[in-house]
This record gives sequence, structure tokens and C-alpha cells, in this order.
Amino acid sequence: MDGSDRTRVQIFVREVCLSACHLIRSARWRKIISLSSNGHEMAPAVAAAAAFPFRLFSVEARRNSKGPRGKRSSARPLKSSPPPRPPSASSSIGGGATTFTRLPLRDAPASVEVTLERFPTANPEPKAPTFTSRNGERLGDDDDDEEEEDEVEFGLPGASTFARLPLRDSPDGGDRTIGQFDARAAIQEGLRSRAVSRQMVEHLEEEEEEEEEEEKQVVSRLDIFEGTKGREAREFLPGEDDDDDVVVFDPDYDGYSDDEESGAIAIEQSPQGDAISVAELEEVEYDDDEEEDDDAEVVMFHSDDGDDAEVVLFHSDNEEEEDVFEGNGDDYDEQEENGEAKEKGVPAVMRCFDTAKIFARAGDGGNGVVAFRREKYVPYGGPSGGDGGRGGNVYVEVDGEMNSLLPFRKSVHFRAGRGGHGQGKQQAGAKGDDVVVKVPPGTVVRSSAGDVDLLELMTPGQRALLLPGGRGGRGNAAFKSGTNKVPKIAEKGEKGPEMWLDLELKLVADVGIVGAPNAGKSTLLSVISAAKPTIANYPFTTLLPNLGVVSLGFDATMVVADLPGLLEGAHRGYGLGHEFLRHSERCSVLVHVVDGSGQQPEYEFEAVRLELELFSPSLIDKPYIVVYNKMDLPEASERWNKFQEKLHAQGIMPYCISAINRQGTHDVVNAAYKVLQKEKQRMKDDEECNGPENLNHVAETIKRERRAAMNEFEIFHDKGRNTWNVAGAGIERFVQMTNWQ
Ligand SMILES: Nc1nc2c(ncn2[C@@H]2O[C@H](COP(=O)(O)OP(=O)(O)OP(=O)(O)O)[C@@H](O)[C@H]2O)c(=O)[nH]1
Ligand SMILES: [Mg+2]
Repeated sequence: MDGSDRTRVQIFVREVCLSACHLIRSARWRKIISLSSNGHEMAPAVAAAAAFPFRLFSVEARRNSKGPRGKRSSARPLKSSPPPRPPSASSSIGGGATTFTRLPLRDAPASVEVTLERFPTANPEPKAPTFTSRNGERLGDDDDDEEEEDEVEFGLPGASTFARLPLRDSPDGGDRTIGQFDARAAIQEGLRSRAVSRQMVEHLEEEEEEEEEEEKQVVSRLDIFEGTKGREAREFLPGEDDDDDVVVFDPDYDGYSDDEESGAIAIEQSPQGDAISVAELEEVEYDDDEEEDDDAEVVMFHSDDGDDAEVVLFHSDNEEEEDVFEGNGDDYDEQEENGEAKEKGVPAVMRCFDTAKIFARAGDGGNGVVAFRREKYVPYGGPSGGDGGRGGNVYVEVDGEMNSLLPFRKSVHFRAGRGGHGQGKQQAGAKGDDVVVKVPPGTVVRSSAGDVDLLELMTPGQRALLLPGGRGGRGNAAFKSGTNKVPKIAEKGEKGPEMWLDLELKLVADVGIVGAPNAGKSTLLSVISAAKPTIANYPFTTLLPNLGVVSLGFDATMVVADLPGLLEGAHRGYGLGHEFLRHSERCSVLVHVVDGSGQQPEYEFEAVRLELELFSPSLIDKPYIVVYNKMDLPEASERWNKFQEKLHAQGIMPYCISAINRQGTHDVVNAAYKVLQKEKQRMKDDEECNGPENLNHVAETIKRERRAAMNEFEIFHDKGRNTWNVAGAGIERFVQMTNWQ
């Protein structure tokens, strides 16, 4: 292989993302060559990205107005290469962060500048560029390819590099290859390089197979360099010394050389003349599961003038990373809307998918049409335009098999189909397809806009019509009248209503055990049911509610939930309380566990009651029993009398138990069960009085609004713009459905 071609790398613009991913994933430049040449689809494969201490932190895409390739960047000397992004922009990304770039394919730019940068090191100032071979000779003058291939060290910590990538469909067409790290990389042009690249690919494909076998390697340093056999990475095992391989950069060297090594030099230098690519690695994982990692976030920026487009994909490895791009970003990350942002930083164990945000939209009605009957021997056949079909409805249905709102992380938008348009011969359009949003039992549906509770769906099979589809527009046949026998008007379909909805899953348990942290709630649940919650002598052992089934007899069972401990201020989000207080709303009966060994058990009890009340006044109205725990401890039994007296004064009969010894727990279970039965009976009576719950009330409200009379409107004057506004549901609907053309 000709040494002069060793610097040429094929990167198709469309595959920049993929290349970047592999660049970082594999820690071997050469992989880029092979993958992009193979024309793989772009994939945000970012596995093991953090292991590699280089990052591709931005792609700036600019339309190339210059056109022909004659003056393209690849022929430019290094010094005239575009300047790197200011360090300030990149330094905000913490170590371990990896950024990827995805180019917008539709408005693909004509050229792309890729910035590669090393992770911030202890010495962020770029060092004086140095670049020589290990023998002290300038690399460009060195004729011994074989030697260098093994020994040349590319760069210094803190250096950065650039690459200019031409557009695949750029006017200059032909050569899609580009020097990867600098303009000069592509000094040698033409078919020869492509042939070389192809060879490299073949060569590397072989090597890749070998590589797959090694799962994980620990190296202390990774040097990446070019050689006649393609790009190579040399790993230095911990302790391995390579001092004799120091390469010093000669700043006077201009890079224009017919020498075989010129390409290699170009690669090794950034526009500032910095050398690159000594990678300090703690641990490099070679993970070939490229499709697996989807954790990257995509942020897109499009400037108004359309000349600059910047699209950046973040690897979300590092929580501290910040936006480092400028741009007029209109797009935003939808996941953030879906509560994702909230969960950042929450330990995985606490991520229970019990809230979600979704968008629902009923289908628009189909348009009515203007048509006239035309038939032989039937002159003046009359209007025959059919009505549009009704838009699809949005239903919410309880699916007993679901137990979390996890599916709504992936699917956020629920749009019913639009009604078909009417047709001639008085044919009405088809109805739009309905959409059914399936939710687990215990889901509360709320409108995001007004934070209004819309629905509470408890039992499997319940189905509520949430958003009714828009009415189909009437065709001209419907407008026929004695005075207008040839109506040439038809209505447009009515727009389907839409709204953002907050879904919240509340635990469905009969009895909820509440109390301060470490009171012994989990212990109580563990002794009265078969549940095995974690019990430990520190606060907030329980992070997620635990459920247990307590059976008192053949068909007498109740579901008991052990909730995370409540702190003062829980209603404002202190401790874990806020996250889980809502679960206690779903319980019919509460069991307050009070830690008898605490300093002031009665104060503790009051504090928990107060938190419940502050969170939701409905909680305080629930029937409850009070359980004084840890009676086996002397300090608890000492305080019991005082506690009991205080509660008696309030008309409360507390129970004392020693959960750990199973003393008194049976009484507690019986008492809770009795209270529960009473409560259930009361709820049943309520339901009988009020009749079954009407679940379609949301849709009915919307329909009622739609029926608003046309003449119910308000007129007000906007002084600023000197306009008169007419506002009213009926008239707005009329305007929307009228075909003004
Ligand atoms: N001596 C004694 N210790 C008990 C009793 N009940 C619970 N404990 C101890 O109290 C500590 C806390 O118990 P947990 O059941 O984890 O308390 P919790 O209320 O669930 O605590 P969080 O989940 O952190 O809110 C554990 O070390 C238990 O062994 C009891 O009746 N007597
Ligand atoms: Mg617990």
C-alpha cells in the first residue's frame, strides 16, 4: 500500500454520525473507514463511547458556495484550516461526555466541518506543537514507513483536530472522500486513494473479526497512528513505557510535500498545528453491540437564514454536560416534555413509571362536497354532494394487564383518524378511525392545561370517551332548500379537539401504612402478609411502595401497601414523600405507624397527619387507625401511657404493637379490616345514590361547547391594534367550518 494514501479516509456526509459513533466506540480510526465505505445506515450507536477520551463535539455545516473541488479544503495548508470552536464552548462538557453529530439529510449542507477534541485534561492549554519521529527526524523526511507505523505518536493531550467533509451530492460530485482530520489529508487525490481505501476496508474487515473476540481490554494509553497498513491504534498496557517514541512537531514544516508522509502529518495536526491523539485510557471496552445504545439525546438547531445548520447529538453519559451550541433552536427535545427531564438524576430503582404526559387529538371531520347529479335523461339532477365522515374519537380504556405507564414513554401522541370526505351521489365520507388509549387500573387523567382532574379509571374494562371526533362537514345536498335549489356551498369538516393530558397512576390498595421514616412500616407489612419488603435500621429504606395481601379468612383479604416514610415538608417534596403521597390517596384506610422509641411519638404522629393534610385534604378524611410500634423497647413502653392519653383526648384509640415480635399485630389487622369493610359499604351506598359514574363527561362538555349558539358571542375592542374582536365558541366553529374559497 502506498504510504502517501494512508491519510485518506472516506467519510460520506450521510454517515458522519455513524462514523463518529464508531470512531468513539471503537477507539480506532480505521473503523470509520470500513464502516462508512460499507455504506451502513446511520445509527446512533454509541455504546462504550465514554471509554474513549476523544469526542466529536460538533459538526458545523455550511453551504459551500465555492463549488468545484479544485480549491477545496483538502488542498489547503493546515494553517488556513478553519479555527476550532472556542475552548469555552467545549470545556463545559465534563470528562466522559461524548457528543455525536447527526446531519439533517433533507437540507444537507455542501460541506461539513467536524471538530474532534480530546477530553479536557489536567492541562487544558494546548501544548506547544511538537511533531517528530522517534529518531528526531522530521516525519515527512522519514522514508522508513514500517518503522513509523509502529512508532509514531500522534499528538498531545489537549489538542484538537478538524476535518472538512464534502457533501455527498455536492456539485463537484466525484470524490466523496476527504481527509479526515485536516484539509491536507486529501492532497493525494483520485482513484488511487479509493483503491487504497478499499484495500483498507478489506484489511480491516479481517481485523474486525479478530477484535470481536476480545471483549474488554485494560490499557493505560492508546496511541492512534497512520501507517501503510491503515490506521492503527497501539495500546500501552499499564506500566509499559514508550518514552523513546517521543514525536516532536516542527512548526516550520508546511505540510506541502510530495513525501509519502505528508498525509500522515496532516492528520496529526490540528489547524493550530497541534498534534493529536494520544489517548489516555483507563479502560477500553470493545462492545460490538452497536444498535443497543439509544440513550443519546438529539438536539437540533437550524438558523433562520438556513445557511447554517447545527445538529448535535449528545451522549447522555454525563449528567453535568451542558449545551455548548449556539443556534436558533426551535426544535426541542420531546422527551423532556414527557417527564424525562424530571427523572434525570433519580436512581433507577426509584423510577417507577407512574406519571406520563400524552397528547390526544380527535380526528377532524371530513369535508362535505359540492356535486350535482349528472345523468342521461335527468336534466337538472340537483345537488348531490355527500357529507364528510365524522372524525375518529379518542377513548381511554382500563387494561387490567397493564401495571405501569411505561408504554407512554415511547408513544406520546394519540391521534384519531380524520373522517373521509363526502362524495358525489350523496355518498357520505367514512368515519375516522378511533383511537383507544389503554391505561392501567388506578390511572387518573388530568388536563395539562388547567391541571383539572378529568377521569379516574379504576376497574379493568372501564372505557371513557375522552375526545369526540369532529363532525363531518355537510355536502351541498344538505343545503338544498326551497329558495336555493342549486346550492354551491359545502361545509368543511369540524376540527377535532386536542389536548395534552397528564396521566398519573395511583396505587390501588385497600390499606396504606404511613408514618415517619424508620417507624417500622415495612416490618409491620412483613409480619401481617407474605410480602418481603426490605427492612433496615435507617430512614428511607423503602423507596417504592410495597404491596402485600393480608388474608384473614377464606374470602377475607385486603391489599396493604407499605409506603415510603414521610418527613416534615413531604408535601413540598422533602424526602420521598411527595413522590408517593399520592399513592395514599388511593387507599381506603390508612394505618399510621408511630415509632414509640422516638423522642416525641405524639409529635411525630401529628407531623405525619399534617403532611397528609397539606398534600391533600381528602387524605385526612380517610378512616385511619393509629399503631404505636416498638413496644418491646423500654423507652417506647415508657412513653406509651402519655401517648395513649393524648390520643384518647382527641378521641382516637391507638393500638400498641411490637412488630418485630409480632405482638399485637393481629388486633391491628382485624381493626383495619373492620374499618375497611365499613368504608367499602359507605362507598357502595354513595354509588347507589349517585348512580354509576359517568365517564364520558369530558366528551359531553366538549360536545356541549360545540353546540353553543352562533349568536352567543362577545365583542371587544383591542385598542392597541384598533381592531374589534368577536369571540364565541359557536361563531368560531362556524368560521372554521366555512369554506371561504
Ligand atoms: N425493637 C424493635 N425494632 C423494630 C420494630 N419494628 C421495626 N423495628 C426496627 O426498626 C427499623 C426500621 O424498620 P423498617 O420496617 O425498615 O422501618 P420503615 O418504617 O419501613 O422505614 P422506612 O422504609 O425507611 O421508612 C428496623 O431496624 C427494624 O428492625 C419493633 O417492633 N421493635
Ligand atoms: Mg420501609
